[in-house]
Amino acid sequence: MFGQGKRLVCGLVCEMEHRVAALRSQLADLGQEHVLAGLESGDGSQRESLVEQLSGIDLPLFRRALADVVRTFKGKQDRLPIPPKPFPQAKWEGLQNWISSPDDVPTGNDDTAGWWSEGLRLVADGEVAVLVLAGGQGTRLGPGAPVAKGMLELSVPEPKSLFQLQAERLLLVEDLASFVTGTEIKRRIPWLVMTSDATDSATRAFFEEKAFFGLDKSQVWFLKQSSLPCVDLNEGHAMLMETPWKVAMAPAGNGALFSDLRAAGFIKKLSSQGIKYVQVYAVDNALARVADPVFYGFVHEHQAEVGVKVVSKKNAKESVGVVCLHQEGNSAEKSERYGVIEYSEMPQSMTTAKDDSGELQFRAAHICINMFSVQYLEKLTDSDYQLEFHPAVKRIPHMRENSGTWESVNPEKPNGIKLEQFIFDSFQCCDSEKVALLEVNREEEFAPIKNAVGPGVADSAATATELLLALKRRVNSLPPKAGTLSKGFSLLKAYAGGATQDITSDLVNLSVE
Ligand SMILES: CC(=O)N[C@H]1[C@@H](OP(=O)(O)OP(=O)(O)OC[C@H]2O[C@@H](n3ccc(=O)[nH]c3=O)[C@H](O)[C@@H]2O)O[C@H](CO)[C@@H](O)[C@@H]1O
Repeated sequence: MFGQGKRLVCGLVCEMEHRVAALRSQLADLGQEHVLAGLESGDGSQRESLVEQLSGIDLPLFRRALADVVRTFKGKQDRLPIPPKPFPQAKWEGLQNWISSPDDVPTGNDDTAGWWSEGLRLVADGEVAVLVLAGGQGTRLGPGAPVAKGMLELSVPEPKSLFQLQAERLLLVEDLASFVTGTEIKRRIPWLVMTSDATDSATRAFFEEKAFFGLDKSQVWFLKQSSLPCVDLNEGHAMLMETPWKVAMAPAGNGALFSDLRAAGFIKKLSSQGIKYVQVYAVDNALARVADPVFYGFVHEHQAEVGVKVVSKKNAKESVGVVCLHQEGNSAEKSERYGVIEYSEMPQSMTTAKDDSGELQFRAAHICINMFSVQYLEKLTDSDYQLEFHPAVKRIPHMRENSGTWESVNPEKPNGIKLEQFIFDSFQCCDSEKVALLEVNREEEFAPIKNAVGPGVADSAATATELLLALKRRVNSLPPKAGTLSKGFSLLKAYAGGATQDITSDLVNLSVE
């Protein structure tokens, strides 16, 4: 008996030693062996947890990510071999604003009205889904912020979380589709919620606590995105340690969406359910039109694979990526591909460049509301195309081993790098004629929350609340419509105005003729 127990312990120890040896050689190959230092001092469970964590890291992916980032630091010219061109003026003028007045929408006379009805038909036929990018850590919001940005409450005027506002809009679109088509919709709109290690458990618990905001539990599909180790800024880019037994990790950027969707089997699931389009949006935009029928209809009518909402950039300093055209090939066979230059990577000369009319040359701002056809998602993830990794330079508190003792480092300045893929790099894989841009009204669709509230600070919960309340006031002041359209119009107003309590409760009393 005793002998068997001894053999078992020996077996476990030997297995652990084997795993450590295998990891040591893989890590040494990457110049990252230092992450095993904690094994010298940890107790059994600490050592085990470090080995467990390291075994779960996708080291080949880490190697590729690091190589991309090193190349970026070596010289930006590698990334942009031919300078990108601004989105052309002629095309810009052809972009459409929609719903400047919600009065336009149900009349059925112009493009917008057509897209609106077509979009609602797609909703009613169960051909659409929507996905919220909610894996970001929201560190810019400061220490008092919730773990997941979607849990952030705005006073509009009653307190509502971003997730709740979004769920309400989703429910309104379902009601609208059913109202307009006069039938029950074929399928509740699937709402894919992309979380990360940093936000997953808090987000799931929040949805449970709020009873899924009145949605069907089965229509919410959680997807936890992948994470990668953070590295320091110095040459060599050593992985940073959160504790002696834990590598500091960060979500791998919103572009991780594609491979993670595929790995979770969600692309197959979408396709097998007959879903054609997925609208993807950032969680931190208080005015995002969730499951926007106009956007579905617009992309469908243009037979596009990728749809991109843009607004005109406010000023040169605004922290937004801009849509541009990347030129490829030689002079004989030149082709152009849509892309986005992120604000953090845009050279000053391009940021401030003006055209002949005095407008910013690069001003088609990407607001992180995009559409992908499911066919395109299949094509992209079946291909060899790999989204590039970008360095996100951040302040990363960590622990460091110094002659056998561990000390905490709380840097004041950015000291580390998070390795991130960007969602918009997927546009470059799409033929340019299959990409459709829709210009939308910033006051109606773009209220980003990026920074902690403070005097004169842009893009905070306070500025977003103001924008939401201003839109509500505007939409609520529109004269009521009598007759058949009254209910549809009220639903529409509630949707356009951010699902106000007062309008939605009024709906109960509205009769449809
Ligand atoms: C890469 C990207 O899209 N950049 C856009 C983002 O910038 P910005 O720098 O604000 O990008 P964020 O890091 O806030 O990410 C945008 C969205 O992606 C989510 N997220 C981020 C990282 C991650 O690993 N996982 C994840 O889900 C965030 O939760 C957020 O919903 O919004 C701006 C508009 O406000 C755009 O002009 C930028 O072009």
